[in-house]
Amino acid sequence: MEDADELAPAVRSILASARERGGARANGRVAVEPRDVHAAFETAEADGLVPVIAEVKPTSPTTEGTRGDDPVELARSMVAGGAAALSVLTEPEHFGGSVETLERVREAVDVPVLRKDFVLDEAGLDAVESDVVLLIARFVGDDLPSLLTAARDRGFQVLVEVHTREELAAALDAGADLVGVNNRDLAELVVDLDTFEEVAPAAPEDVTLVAESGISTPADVRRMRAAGADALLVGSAIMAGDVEANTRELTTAERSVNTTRTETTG
Ligand SMILES: O=C(O)c1ccccc1NCC(=O)[C@H](O)[C@H](O)COP(=O)(O)O
Repeated sequence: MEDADELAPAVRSILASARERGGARANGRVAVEPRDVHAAFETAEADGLVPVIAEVKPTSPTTEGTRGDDPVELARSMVAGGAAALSVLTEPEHFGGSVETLERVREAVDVPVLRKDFVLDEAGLDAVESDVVLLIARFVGDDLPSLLTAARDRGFQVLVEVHTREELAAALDAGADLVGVNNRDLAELVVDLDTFEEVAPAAPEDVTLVAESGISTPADVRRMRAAGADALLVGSAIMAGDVEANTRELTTAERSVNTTRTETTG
C-alpha cells in the first residue's frame, strides 16, 4: 500500500477504522452462491438499458448530511428505475453503512449486490455474504493477487478498483476480469471523468470495465460509455432526490438525447 501521508485525511481515517473493525464474523468463513453480475449487465443491454450499479450511499466524506430513508426502499426504487445491480456501503463510520443493511437489501432484491467497503485483509472478506466484493488496488497493494484468490475461493465475484494505468496493470496481472476505474482520486478526493478516458484504453476487450464516481447526468453516462465503460457505478447523483427517477434517467441515457432534465435545463 502507498504512503498513508499521501492520502486525504478522511481516507486515512477510513483506513484506520477499517483496520480496527477487522472483519470476520462470528460464524467464520463465508461461502457465497453469487448472482452473476456479468449476466446482469448483459440482460440490461438486451433490454436497451445502460448497465448501472446503483449505490445505496447514506452519506460520505464528500456528501452533506445523511439520507435516513430505509435502505431497502431505496434499493427497491433503484431496481424499479432499471439498475442492473446494486452497491451497498457497509462502512459504518464515514458512509452510514452496515453489514445488516447489505443483508436486508440482498434479501429484498434479485439483482447482484456489491459490498462496498475497504477490505484490507482476508478476514475482511468474511464480514458478510454478497455477490461481488470490492478490492481497491491502491489500498491492498502487493496483497491483491492473494486477496483476489481468497475472495474467489469464497465464491465472490471481485470488482478490482484502480485509478491509474499502473494499478490497472497490477489488476490485470492479478487476473482481474471485472475492473472499476474510479474517477475519484482517493488522495485528494477530487473527481475527474478524464480519469476513465485515460485509463480505459489500456484494458483488454475481454475485461468488463466499470466507470466509477462523479457520473451525474445522461451526458456523463454517454461520455463514459463512449470511452469504453461496460457499466457505471453511481452513488451521489442517484441518492439526491427521487431515487427511482434518477436511476431511470441514467439507465435510459442512450435512448434519447434531447429530452433529459440536465440537457433541457442546461
Ligand atoms: O464518496 C466519497 O466521498 C468517498 C470518499 C472517500 C473514499 C471513497 C469515497 N467514495 C467511494 C466510492 O467509490 C463512491 O461511493 C462510488 O464510486 C460512487 O461515487 P459517486 O457516484 O460519485 O457518489
